[in-house]
Amino acid sequence: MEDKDHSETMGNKQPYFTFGVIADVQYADRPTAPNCWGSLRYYRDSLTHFHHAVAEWSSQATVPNFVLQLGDIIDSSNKRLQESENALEKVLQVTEGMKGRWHHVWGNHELYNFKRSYLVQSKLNTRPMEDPIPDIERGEAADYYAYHFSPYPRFRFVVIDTYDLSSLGRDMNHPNYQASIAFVTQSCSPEEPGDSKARKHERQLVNFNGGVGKEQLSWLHKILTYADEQEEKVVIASHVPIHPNAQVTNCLAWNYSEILDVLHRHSCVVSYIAGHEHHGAYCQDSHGIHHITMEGVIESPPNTNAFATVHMYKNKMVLHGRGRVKSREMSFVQNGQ
Ligand SMILES: Nc1ccn([C@@H]2O[C@H](COP(=O)(O)O)[C@@H](O)[C@H]2O)c(=O)n1
Ligand SMILES: O=P(O)(O)OC[C@H](O)CO
Repeated sequence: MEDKDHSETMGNKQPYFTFGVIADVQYADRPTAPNCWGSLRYYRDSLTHFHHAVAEWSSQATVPNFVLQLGDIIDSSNKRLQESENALEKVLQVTEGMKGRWHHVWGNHELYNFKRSYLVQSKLNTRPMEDPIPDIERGEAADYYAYHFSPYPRFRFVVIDTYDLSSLGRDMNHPNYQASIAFVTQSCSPEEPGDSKARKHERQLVNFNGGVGKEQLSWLHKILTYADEQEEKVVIASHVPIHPNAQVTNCLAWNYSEILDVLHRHSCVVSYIAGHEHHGAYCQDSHGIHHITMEGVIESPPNTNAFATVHMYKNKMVLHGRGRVKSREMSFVQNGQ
């Protein structure tokens, strides 16, 4: 592979590649209103913000090679208003204003609006853009929405499904629905039978969060093993944060510690990017992984915004935030140093 980092050290700071990132557009054709926790949600302004983000990416000297859309592209209220398909059509039209590719993540609001079988057939399914790796197969019954792609030699992005374990979007007889019930029951059950005070307290086990099932974790482990062997750097993209310090309220994957354990077994992982927590957050964990939680477009007042352009280099990523998103430079401490 050509080592372009040479040009960086020579003062010509050309990134290897550039991508856009945006989360929680949560569009609905309804007036601004507070949510049940009191934060204002700007349902109509959100579409304008999305347009502005796409216009800015398109006009940049280097148009991003792709955009990570981190889920909740439309709001749950569309279901009640019987507007789910129209709202989806409107936001997808916005994405067509840009030449680069889009990689879509699924959040809880996709699952409030649509069944998984609908999403699979929709333009929100970007899994066909997977760069397959021979010998790494999914089980036949696997229907989690996860895939990986390599936008540049020695870099890989893995989209994971943090509602694989969830009561949302699945039929009650689906094995993962049953596994979800089992997971929640087990995690919340009394440690000693009959001792109701000894319940393990797992605040994150609520409907708007979800988790990653065993099969998907084992698939993820295989991809990351391959990436380690190839000396790749890996960015994971999903909807729900997995580090307690990368969220503010209670936006944490059900089995966040199991997911973190898988990532921590691999030196290739440099970053985990999520949405869901509209306040945004950031931390670097004990293994050097940069956990970036994007501010939500939906909670961005008029004349602000929340999106970013990220430049990727050999040993760092530089995130240029717009609106409520803070810019930051993040060095990689894993392989390649
Ligand atoms: N106790 C809480 C829990 C969550 N939030 C906020 O809700 C947002 C996620 O909910 P969605 O329905 O939009 O997915 C997120 O921004 C949390 O900060 C809260 O404020 N308080
Ligand atoms: O920051 P880390 O890498 O020690 O991970 C934190 C814990 O696993 C979360 O409870």
